[in-house]
Amino acid sequence: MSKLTIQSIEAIIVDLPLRRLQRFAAVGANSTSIVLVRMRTKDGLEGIGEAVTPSGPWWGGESVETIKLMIDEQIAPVLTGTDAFDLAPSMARLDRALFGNAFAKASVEMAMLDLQGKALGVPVHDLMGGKRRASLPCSWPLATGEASSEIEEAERMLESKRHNIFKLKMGAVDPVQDVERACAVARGLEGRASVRGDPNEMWDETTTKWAVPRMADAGIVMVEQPMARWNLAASARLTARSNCAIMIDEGLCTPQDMLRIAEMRAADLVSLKVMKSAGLLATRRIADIAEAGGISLYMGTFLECSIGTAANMQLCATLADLPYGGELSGPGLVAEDIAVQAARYVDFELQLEEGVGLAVEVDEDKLKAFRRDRTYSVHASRKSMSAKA
Ligand SMILES: O=C(O)C[C@H]1C=CC(=O)O1
Ligand SMILES: [Mn+2]
Repeated sequence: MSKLTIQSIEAIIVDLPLRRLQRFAAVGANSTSIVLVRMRTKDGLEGIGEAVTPSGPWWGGESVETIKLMIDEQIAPVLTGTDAFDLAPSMARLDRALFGNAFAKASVEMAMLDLQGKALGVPVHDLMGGKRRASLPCSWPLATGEASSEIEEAERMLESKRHNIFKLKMGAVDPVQDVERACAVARGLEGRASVRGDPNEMWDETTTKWAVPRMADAGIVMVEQPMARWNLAASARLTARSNCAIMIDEGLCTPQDMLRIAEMRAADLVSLKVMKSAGLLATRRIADIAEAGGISLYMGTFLECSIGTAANMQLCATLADLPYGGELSGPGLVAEDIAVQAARYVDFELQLEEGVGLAVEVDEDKLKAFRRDRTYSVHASRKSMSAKA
C-alpha cells in the first residue's frame, strides 16, 4: 500500500443558521459555527473532518476560532509530510506538541480516517472493528424553554417519525420553574415518547436531590450531568439513590475519567462524544473501559452538521449496546447544511450511510455560501443595486 503523504490541511470556519433558538444553560443561540477540515495528500486524495462547539466555548473551552488557529499554526506543521496511515503515532506527536485542544485534534483525526477509508475503499467502521449496527435511535433537543411549544415541537417530530426520544435542555432558569416545565413536557408526552433532561452542570447537590425524584415521578427516564463535572462523588451518591438513570457528560473526556467513573460507579451511563475525547479511536477506547466497568453507553453529540454526524455515526456503528440510544441530531437543527446528502432519519433512527471513508461529501456551493471568509463580488452587488434602482 502506498503512503498517504499529507500535503496540506485547510481549516475553514463555516457559519450555519439554526432552525430555531436553542437555549443552552449558558447561552441562547440562533446559529452555530463549524470548522471544516480538508486534508489533501500528495496523490490528490482528500479527507474531510468537522469540529463544532455547541454555539460557543462554554462547554469545552475551545471556540471555532481557536480550533482554526491551532490547526493552522500548530497541528498542520506537525502533520504535513507524514503518512495518514500513521494515526496513533501522529496523535501521540500532537499530544506532545500541544496540550488539550481535543476538538481540534478530533477534526484532523476524522480527516485522516476518511483518507484511510478512501484509500482502502472501505468505510471507517471497517477500520475500527466492524459494524454492530446500521442505525441509531436518536434523541431531539427541546430547548425553547416553554412547555406548550416544546410539546408541539415533539408532536411534529413524532408525526414525521423523525424522533420519539426528547432531551430537555435545562439550567437556563430558576430550578423550580425549570423542573415544572420539564415535568409538564414529560406528562404531555406520556406513553408516546422517552423524555430526558440535561441541566449542563447548573445544579448543586441539594437542588439535584430535590429535582431528580420529581422529574422521575413525572416520567423522565434519564438525567444528564445535573452537577459540576468535577463532582463525581455527588454523582455517585445520586446514582445510588435515583430511580431514573443518571448520565455523565461533561465529567467524561479521557480514558482516565472513564476509569474513575466506573470505579466510583458515578453514573449508570456515559455520553460518548468524539470531539471532547480527541477523536474516534480515543472514544472507542473509552467505550471499551465503560463496558468493562459495567457502565452503559450513550452516543452523544455537540450538534455537528451532516459532515461530523456522519463521522460520529461511523464510530456509533461499532457500538452494539446503547440502551438509551443517542442524540446525533445536529443536522435537524441547522437550517443549512454543507453535505451533498444530509443525514437521514427514518422510523425514528439515524441511518448509517453506505460508502467509503466517512461516507459523506462536501457540497461545494453550500460551502461557498456559508464559509466565513467568503468574498462578495463588487460587480455582482453593483448589478443588483442598479437592478433595484
Ligand atoms: O449535551 C450537551 O451538553 C451539549 C449539547 C449537545 C447536544 C445538546 O443537546 O446540547
Ligand atoms: Mn450534555
